[in-house]
Amino acid sequence: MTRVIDAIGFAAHAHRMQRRKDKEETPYINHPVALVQILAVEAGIDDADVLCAAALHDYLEDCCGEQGQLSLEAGRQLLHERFGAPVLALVDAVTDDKSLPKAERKRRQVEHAGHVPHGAKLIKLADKTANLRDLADFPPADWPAFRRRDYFDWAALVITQLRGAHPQLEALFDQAHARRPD
Ligand SMILES: Nc1nc2c(ncn2[C@@H]2O[C@H](COP(=O)(O)OP(=O)(O)O)[C@@H](OP(=O)(O)OP(=O)(O)O)[C@H]2O)c(=O)[nH]1
Repeated sequence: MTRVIDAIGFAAHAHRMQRRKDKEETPYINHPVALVQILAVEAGIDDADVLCAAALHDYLEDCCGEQGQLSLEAGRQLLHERFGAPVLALVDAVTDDKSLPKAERKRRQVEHAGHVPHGAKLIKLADKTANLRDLADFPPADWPAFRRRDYFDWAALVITQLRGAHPQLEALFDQAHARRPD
């Protein structure tokens, strides 16, 4: 439990200047915390490596590799030193290559989802569930219905690749997906 709290604190500091895309620009850290809550509270998962990696899942993607940030390699090294190799492996497995065009990143998520380690599948399930809930309840101001529908459809495609990984999390995803905009 101490490690998970440490990971949440680390992520809170790393994401402290970042905001979500909803119109109130809520703090970004709410999203990693939502993943930990879905996994631990709603799905009863108590694997500390998975919970730590969920808290840290956007660290490399959003807090490293740009000007004024640690390099990707330095960020990976920091995660390794502080949280260990299994946590780094899970974060790596859910990190997109931001140097690729968006369409290619989205395509690769679909292609890779079925082949990542089990813990990474759990994090993906929680990530997509949290994003669909946010899109239904607090959509980005500039996302018309078709863009929200596209995200729902793409998220469903990703999750189709890893079905069977965790039926309880899949049921939570399905409940969130049932709110796809008309
Ligand atoms: N629903 C929602 N998403 C938000 C919000 N703020 C930031 N995001 C992030 O935006 C991405 C979805 O927006 P897109 O337009 O599809 O992708 P983009 O950010 O790469 O352009 C998701 O990350 P991703 O890495 O592209 O996809 P994913 O792997 O996290 O699903 C999601 O985590 C918000 O308020 N609501």
